[in-house]
Amino acid sequence: MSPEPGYVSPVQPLEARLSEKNPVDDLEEGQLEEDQVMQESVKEGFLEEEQVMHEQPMKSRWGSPKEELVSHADNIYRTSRWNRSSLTPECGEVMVSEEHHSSGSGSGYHSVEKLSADEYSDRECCSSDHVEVENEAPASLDQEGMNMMLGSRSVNNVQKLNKINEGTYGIVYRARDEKTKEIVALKKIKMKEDRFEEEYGFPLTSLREINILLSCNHPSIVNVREVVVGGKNDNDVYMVMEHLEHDLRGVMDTKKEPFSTSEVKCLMMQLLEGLSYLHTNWIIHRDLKPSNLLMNNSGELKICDFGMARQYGSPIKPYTQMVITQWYRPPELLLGAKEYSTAVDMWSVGCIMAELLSQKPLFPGKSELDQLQKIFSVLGTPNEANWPGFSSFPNAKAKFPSQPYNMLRKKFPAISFVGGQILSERGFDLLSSLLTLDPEKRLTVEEARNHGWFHEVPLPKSKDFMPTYPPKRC
Ligand SMILES: Nc1ncnc2c1ncn2[C@@H]1O[C@H](COP(=O)(O)OP(=O)(O)OP(=O)(O)O)[C@@H](O)[C@H]1O
Repeated sequence: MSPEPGYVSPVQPLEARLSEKNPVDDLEEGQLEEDQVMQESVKEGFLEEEQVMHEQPMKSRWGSPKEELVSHADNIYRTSRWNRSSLTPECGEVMVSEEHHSSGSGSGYHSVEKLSADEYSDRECCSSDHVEVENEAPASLDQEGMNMMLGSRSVNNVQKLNKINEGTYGIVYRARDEKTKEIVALKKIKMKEDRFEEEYGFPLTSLREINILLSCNHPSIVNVREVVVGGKNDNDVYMVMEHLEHDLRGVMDTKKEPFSTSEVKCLMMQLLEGLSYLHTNWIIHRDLKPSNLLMNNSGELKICDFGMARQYGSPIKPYTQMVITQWYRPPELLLGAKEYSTAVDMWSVGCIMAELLSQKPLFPGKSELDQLQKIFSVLGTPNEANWPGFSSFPNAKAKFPSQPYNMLRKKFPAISFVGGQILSERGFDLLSSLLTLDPEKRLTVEEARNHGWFHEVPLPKSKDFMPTYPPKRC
């Protein structure tokens, strides 16, 4: 049954949440043990992540000692495991379930296991990354015994047509698969990212992205078909993905009019479905923003760029550098929270919904402080009464101008006399419930999916009737 608009499930007692069916149940053995360790630690009273890592030697998900990992990394170019067609649930893969569980974070409750806030903004790696890699690295690449150069196709089978975009971690090309003649997207993994890469030859961010993407299978998540190798140095690594003509950033930058309400609903539903799949499988994306939402001329929206994504049963590491845009970053992280949950993605979803409706970024901060000020000037300056624990955040000491009222409705009015975009009561309820300062009270992905706004007229537009946009990359 759909909850009432604005309904927020009460946070269950910890024991109750822990006793729910855990998606980890569906994961492979090594990982289960690792998560049990985490859960036990949580039961004990939210041990610091470092404590978990130091006092409870993490049983590797991959079951492989560190030395073995190093040899895996050394063998990355020699050993194949990255062909989707040959991907089977084996020790070493990130496991995701096809089924949407009725429990876990996707059920209306935020995760009990939270990630380090520092990690949120980190796309680089430092020494402690090696510990995480130990827990994420394949257990038995050598056992698999396939030579990567034999197992993976050469990039020569994929003809580059034009460069689509260059991100921090990869260069994305439009390309043609010579065998199938299909148009694909080819993401060349940028090297020289971190120390791990210097030592072992491969960037961790990309290793994680490949692992997660190859394991995901959902219509709202970009499909990575295979990994190919070759190129100038003979050891470049590329992801071959399905190609989508646009990303939401580009579409919004070129569109003259904002999306209609039914179009926003269609896009939001797809985004929430993809995110529900991720959260149900214990994955936090952590970098949701319009440029990471791909769109095609069949009205489909797909989440991409999983370089920041993590399975949140994993151990945590400190950060080295902030590199991602702040505009979609939630207040708890800006305030310096040390741990966080799936709620961080929901804040980003709120910012994206606002941008879809108005066609401009809601909080385009210029610095972290400016970002917080922009948020508080619209949503009201928080206090202990409306956000218990707020004053204990490291950055809460800053003097924020006092804004006692929530001004969001002014930006998204119910009536417009000049013919501008309007937002119904239910629509506003969804938006404001996503943009709730206290992450504990923020809407979860399941609550958002079931929100009454999607059931009132105008109903979400069918994908078939979504507008198309001229290709800009041919
Ligand atoms: N499968 C795809 N089809 C079409 N275009 C794509 C595809 N994947 C990525 N792109 C384009 O390339 C851009 C960069 O891709 P991606 O975000 O994966 O790279 P990145 O290096 O991780 O970027 P960032 O600097 O944002 O972290 C996207 O914003 C999108 O425009």
